[in-house]
Amino acid sequence: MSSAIINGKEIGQEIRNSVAERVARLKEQGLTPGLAVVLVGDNQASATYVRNKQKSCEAIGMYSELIKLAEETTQEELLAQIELLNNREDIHGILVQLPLPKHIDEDTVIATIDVEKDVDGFSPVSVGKMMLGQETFLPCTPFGVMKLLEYSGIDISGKHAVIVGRSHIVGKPMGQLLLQKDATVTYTHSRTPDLPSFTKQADLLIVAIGRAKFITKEHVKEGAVVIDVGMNRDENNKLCGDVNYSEVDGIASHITPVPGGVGPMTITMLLFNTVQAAENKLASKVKQ
Ligand SMILES: Nc1nc2c(c(=O)[nH]1)N[C@@H](CN(C=O)c1ccc(C(=O)N[C@@H](CCC(=O)O)C(=O)O)cc1)CN2
Repeated sequence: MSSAIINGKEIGQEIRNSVAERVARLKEQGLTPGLAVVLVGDNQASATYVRNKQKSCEAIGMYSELIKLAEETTQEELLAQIELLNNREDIHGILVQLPLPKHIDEDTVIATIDVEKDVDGFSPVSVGKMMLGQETFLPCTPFGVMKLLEYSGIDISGKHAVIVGRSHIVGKPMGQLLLQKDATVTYTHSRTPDLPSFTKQADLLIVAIGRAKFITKEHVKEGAVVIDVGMNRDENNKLCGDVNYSEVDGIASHITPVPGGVGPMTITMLLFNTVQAAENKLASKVKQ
């Protein structure tokens, strides 16, 4: 029997509909949520993601602005742009599309974004708050995975979650969010010896290692929930995940497809965070 598909497009749309209602309520109160997207250089994939983010904002009535900078932009020029956006009343969320060109230090740039507008949840203050379980913007991809699990009725408490990958934007925060929901979490990565001995123990297997079709049937326990965060091109230039879907299908109880699984949730949670930032702003104005 095939595994149940966790459909990120459908779940994402349901969440976007409720975000759209929140946007409409804010507009009635004279505030249009605004997102600034900063794109540096000519990375084609980044340009596509940014376009999709802008279209998604417009579809739910939010304002979005693209700040497109040349590849040779200096770090100082980029930081100056962010300071301008930090001070703008009409901009509630700021995101700098990653990766940045090599001559720019990502950590410095991200740390410059006002934490109240850090809708990617990447700044050191946002990450620290997340670690402490305090209210903050959660990074969109792991936040989206948590929503996929919630909407699919998958219990996390007491489950063994194995994360494959330890990036700052997915693997590390993913484990933290699952831990907060009482999962037992194991982190694995490219230097983990005998990976299948770990992944085979997973009730919940989250894969974000960035290698096409890397996870095969030998890695997966019967009945596991498999979440594929990967986004790669296969030998035929076709979009594929980090999981070999056809091998794992039927072994996993549930699985996310690529495309149409985690990807759409990343943009959905960006919209969610931006509307939250605008609501926070309105609430702070009312208090004054
Ligand atoms: N500042 C950020 N930079 C990057 C992030 C991020 O969250 N913030 N994440 C990734 C890229 N990304 C968003 O920026 C992203 C990747 C993929 C998708 C998506 O919807 N994928 C679709 C397939 C799209 C296609 O056909 O090419 C899917 O999986 O169905 C959305 C967002 C790195 N940079």
